[in-house]
Amino acid sequence: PILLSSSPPGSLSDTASKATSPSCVSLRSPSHGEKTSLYIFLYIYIYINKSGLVTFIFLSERVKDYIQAAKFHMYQQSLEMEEGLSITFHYVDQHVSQREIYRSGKNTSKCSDKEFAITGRTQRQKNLLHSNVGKSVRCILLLGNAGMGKTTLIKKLCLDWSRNSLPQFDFVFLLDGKGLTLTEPIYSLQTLLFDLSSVAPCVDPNEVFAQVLADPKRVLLIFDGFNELRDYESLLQTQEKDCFTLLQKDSKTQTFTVRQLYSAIFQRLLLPGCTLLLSSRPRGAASQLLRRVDTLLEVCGFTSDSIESYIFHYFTDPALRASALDCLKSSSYLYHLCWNPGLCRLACMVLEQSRNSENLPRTLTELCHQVVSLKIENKDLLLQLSALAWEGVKSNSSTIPRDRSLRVNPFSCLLSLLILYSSKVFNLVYFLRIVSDRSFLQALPFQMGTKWRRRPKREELELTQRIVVGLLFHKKKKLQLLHSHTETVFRNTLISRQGLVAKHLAGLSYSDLGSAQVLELCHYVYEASVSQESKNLPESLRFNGVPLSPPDVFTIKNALLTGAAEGRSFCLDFENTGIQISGLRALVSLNNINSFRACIADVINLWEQLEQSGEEELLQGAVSKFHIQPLKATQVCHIEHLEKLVNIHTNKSSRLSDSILTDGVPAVKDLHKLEFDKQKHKIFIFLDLLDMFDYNLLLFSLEESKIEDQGAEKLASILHSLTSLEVLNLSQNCIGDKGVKKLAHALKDLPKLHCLSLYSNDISDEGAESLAAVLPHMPSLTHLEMWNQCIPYRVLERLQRQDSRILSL
Ligand SMILES: Nc1ncnc2c1ncn2[C@@H]1O[C@H](COP(=O)(O)OP(=O)(O)OP(=O)(O)O)[C@@H](O)[C@H]1O
Repeated sequence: PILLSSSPPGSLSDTASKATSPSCVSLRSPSHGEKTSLYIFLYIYIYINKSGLVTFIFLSERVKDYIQAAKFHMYQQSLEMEEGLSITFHYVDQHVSQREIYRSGKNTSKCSDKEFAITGRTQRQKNLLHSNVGKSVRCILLLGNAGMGKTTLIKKLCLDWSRNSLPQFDFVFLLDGKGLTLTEPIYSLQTLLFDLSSVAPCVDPNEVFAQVLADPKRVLLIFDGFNELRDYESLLQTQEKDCFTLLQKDSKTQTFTVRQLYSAIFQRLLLPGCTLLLSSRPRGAASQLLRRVDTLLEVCGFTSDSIESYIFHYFTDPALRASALDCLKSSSYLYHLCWNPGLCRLACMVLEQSRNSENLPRTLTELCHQVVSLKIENKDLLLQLSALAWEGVKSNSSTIPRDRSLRVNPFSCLLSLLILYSSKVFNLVYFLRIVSDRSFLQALPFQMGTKWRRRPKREELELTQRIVVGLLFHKKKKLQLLHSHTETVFRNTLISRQGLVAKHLAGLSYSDLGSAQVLELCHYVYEASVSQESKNLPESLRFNGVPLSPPDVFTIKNALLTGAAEGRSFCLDFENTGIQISGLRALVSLNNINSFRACIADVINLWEQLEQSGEEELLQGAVSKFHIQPLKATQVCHIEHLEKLVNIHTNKSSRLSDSILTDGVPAVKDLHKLEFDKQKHKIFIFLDLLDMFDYNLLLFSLEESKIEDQGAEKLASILHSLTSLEVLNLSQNCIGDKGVKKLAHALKDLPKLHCLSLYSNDISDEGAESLAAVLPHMPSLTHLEMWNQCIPYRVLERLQRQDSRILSL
């Protein structure tokens, strides 16, 4: 009933995600008449119901009464977004988009973070949702960085269920990912659901539980916050045999740990057929969960409309509202930070106090600092919180321990802030006051000799480091609250640590930094507001595969402007970053950009916007500086985008004025290397496109795309136009003798071809002979790879003796 396609992760660019993902819709409650993507996924069962797959089970009056009580309880629990903010009044719709899950080879347990942050290098398999409809496994993973609104979205969902908006579920159980910290083996599935989840107290849990077991398809189980956990592998591995048998035999025995129960639920031993919704931050744990997940969603953050809407509801006084919005808009970085709803909330707290845009925070550090200063005046408490927060960062947890003697209750309104960003300030406070120079240095980013390059850094740690650097260079006067030293000791500590940081950053070797680290560095430099020269910044700034948020784009721009002031210019790569078109425009419009690459569809979109607004000079620059060489098309959408670009180049379809395109699109003319692999869809469109590259193409690679004989014949018919071709790779394509014979005939028309690969096709001795027969007509060829199981070894050996350019396995 619902056809879903998805945009590739990371290349979740504006256009790509909108064009390919009908699921990218506004997240309103269904009662508003529009279904959200999350709702769309959850509604699939309704469609299945209609086709009669679900048998109806009648509920007893007592169970019905319980469901009503549970809904009422859930309603009350979900009303408050956080202390003082009601969900019915302050909630703002957020976009949620679907991302694609890539699986690496057969061993999907090896899923790494890179696989949904896209690298395009690993073997992948498309995993469209519609292929899963009807299967018993239904598991949705909701991703979003800290503060992006996952918990809030889940609350909204629970609220909607309590108002009967999700009629396909009789039961919704909300469990906390942090429940895994409970290690005693004293739970059963029943106690997990009725004691540990947020449901109403149940008078007769046995009867209700029996109903839950009888029809798990009508159960939605939500696990919020899988950020804190380690050892996911054991959670997802098969249970020990004894435990397995016991769990299946009697799910009421109270001898299991929470981990065992969660594990059995994920592995569908318990409540098979129920719908699972998990939420997690993208870095770390989420990648390991991918193996059990069939749908991956991501909260997209606030747009400028959502920010306005948030302000509108936050400030009820119209005058205050208008001035808050004006102040926010005039404070560029703060405005960009509001893309994150949690930070938007912090910004509003500050805006409430400050009517003057001069005093508004200019950096993330200043924002967090101002919030802390507003909320905590007691230095002792601050110190205790700092120590706790730092402990949390070290132990990979952002939760404030519950059993602490520390009285945090009066500050419960601050807990959510602590768990979000302000905790980073507390960490720093701890740093400023206690930690030795050595530990301080160890906490700085980019420690040489560690594995930081390979592993994506935890968001928690990265933000801590960012703010550690930021606060050190913060205005000294403003740090009064954060220290208890004498003035002299404080000043000396500060100066010495500023020196350590500056030396550390200046000593970094940029060639050792990956794309994510270069971005981190841009943030450090911005937060610290140190006049870090850009001399170390590489001329070619590649962010490929690193998701770029609006605040990221802002700091990159800041770094590029510093470079401009020093007369430096840069080449930029924003492919697979999800950069917004407005961000792309802001960056490529700078004077010191030599060239750039980004999602083709986004760039075309940008061109059209510039054309419409009559910004001819900018358009000219955006057309001439754009390049796509070399192009590796790894997804169907890449081909569609390329087709669009080639059509503009050949003037077949374009809304751009002719004056801009008199010589076609330079990016197409300069494309010499084209690779396309592991996608058999759209292959013929792709081959048609080849015709238009005339004499420019030097390398053409079409691997593992199942083009078969038909594709080979098509290719053979256009090879004559690729007269510059030097390398042709057609390996692993199921081409048989018929196809290879046609190819062999056409290969003679490629005077410059020196490398031809046809290995692992279905060529037998007959096809091999025909290839060998054309070799004398191909003097430029130096290598031919054609081995496969169908060619008898003795035949291959004989052909190799005849012509040494035929390589052996
Ligand atoms: N859609 C929204 N409308 C209004 N405010 C929101 C929305 N989403 C989030 N917020 C605000 O941002 C704060 C943080 O959101 P939330 O706790 O849901 O983030 P999260 O993604 O679950 O973060 P974490 O990963 O740290 O748990 C909320 O307390 C709320 O004030």
